[in-house]
Amino acid sequence: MSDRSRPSHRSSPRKHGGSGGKGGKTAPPAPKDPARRTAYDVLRAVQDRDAYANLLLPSLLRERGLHGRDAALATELTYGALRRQGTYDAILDACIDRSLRSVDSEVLPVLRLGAHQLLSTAIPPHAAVSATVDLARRVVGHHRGKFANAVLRKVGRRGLDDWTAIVAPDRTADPVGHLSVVHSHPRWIVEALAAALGEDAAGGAFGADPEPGGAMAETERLLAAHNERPRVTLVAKPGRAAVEDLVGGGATRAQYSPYGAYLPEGDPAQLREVRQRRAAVQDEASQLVALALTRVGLDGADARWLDACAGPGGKAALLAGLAGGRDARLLAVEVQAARAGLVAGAVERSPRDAGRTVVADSTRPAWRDGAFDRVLVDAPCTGLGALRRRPEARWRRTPETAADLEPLQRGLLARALDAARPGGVVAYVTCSPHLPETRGVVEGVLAERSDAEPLRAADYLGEVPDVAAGPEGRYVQFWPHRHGTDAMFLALLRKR
Ligand SMILES: C[S@@+](CC[C@H](N)C(=O)[O-])C[C@H]1O[C@@H](n2cnc3c(N)ncnc32)[C@H](O)[C@@H]1O
Repeated sequence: MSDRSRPSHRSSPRKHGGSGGKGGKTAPPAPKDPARRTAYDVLRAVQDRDAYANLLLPSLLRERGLHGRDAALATELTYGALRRQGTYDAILDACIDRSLRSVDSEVLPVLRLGAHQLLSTAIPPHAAVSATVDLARRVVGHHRGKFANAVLRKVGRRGLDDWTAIVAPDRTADPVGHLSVVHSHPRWIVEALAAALGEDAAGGAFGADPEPGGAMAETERLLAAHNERPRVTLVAKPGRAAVEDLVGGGATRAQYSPYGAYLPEGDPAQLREVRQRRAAVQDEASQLVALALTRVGLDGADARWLDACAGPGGKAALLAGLAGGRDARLLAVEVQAARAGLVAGAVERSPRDAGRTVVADSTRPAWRDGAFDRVLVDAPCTGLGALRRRPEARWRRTPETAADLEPLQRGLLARALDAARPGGVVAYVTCSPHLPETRGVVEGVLAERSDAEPLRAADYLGEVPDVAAGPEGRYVQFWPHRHGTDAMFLALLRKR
């Protein structure tokens, strides 16, 4: 993927080098250096109480009144330190006499913030160290501030590439370990993504000649893409806004989705259509998998659509808009009441009032079998396809997360097939390319029944190159490094 969405942090947040003056009045709670303090507080909350950075950071920025450069710096430091945590920890480990694991949990986020400034931003090293040590003194005390100072001075002696050449395993001997440290992903995720791309850890593609670029060359491009800031993509809800409206507000037309537009910079809420909920932030692949479901030709009725896992309502809003345009109706189902409230807000005022939301468990459906013409199952999953946008997710997920979800994913798909009428179509979608929860679930469910068959999903997304995946290319798999989108998976199944 091109580099157009690269964060602007290398353009130096100049004003943030120092701690903001010394010897002033003792000003108790007014936070000095609010950007670094806010980044620290988010990292602590993510580490100590499983907070979500993408939810907590915006609310702290608002609460503390951080705007402009301060907000940009806090965002860069938070996301950067979380994304590159694996690399920075390996480097920090080499700079500490004892093991990094023995470092206090209050101090660790300070060290990661310091490492990020020193190794991946244009902040001058002396400013990065002194501001971070000031922060350490305020949050963890003088003594541990001295420790942070000593460690960060060692970190600052080399650049990122020199450090990774020292701390990462040799690429030939241990390609997975090498990529894991250099691109900051847990080993199991590197292996899972390589398998989904059809590459093996020994090099090259399964059953094909080794790729130019060395072992796991495409996996490496994917891992690198996960460390880039994703562009903001908007959807113009069909029947309520047009892409031209968004373009008029400063966005550019999306490459693939006829409803999508990219916002190069700024807050999406600056656009009137977003404030009025006629448009919303939505990844382009999310738009396209929903669109593909609506493109499959049906014999007979096409009036009743089901979104079996609707919360928070992104795809439901798009489907309700398209359903309204065809005089069809969408039932949006969500098991969590709070999330169902978000769905209701997302689909309200759809054309012809086509969307209805209910709180229900789609594995125990209250509707009769064969009631729907089109069904979407956007299953709960590991979210390994959205690692760009959820910076801490890669450290939180485990292989067990995927295994735990599998029975639910299978149950939802099986009930969705029951809900489709003969000749109807079901879309199984995950925001993950991890094989056990994509092909594994689909093929496991199909092996147990004879009333459904896969369609060639890529045929319904002809405008998107390089998306066909799996046996005979029957599935669709989007990729951040190929398409600039999340790694969404799509299977389309026709009910016999
Ligand atoms: C990946 S999200 C769906 C995202 C959504 N389609 C969108 O585009 O905004 C999966 C959703 O399924 C819901 N869910 C999980 N189990 C469910 C069940 N048994 N019945 C209905 N919804 C369920 C989760 O609460 C979650 O909101």
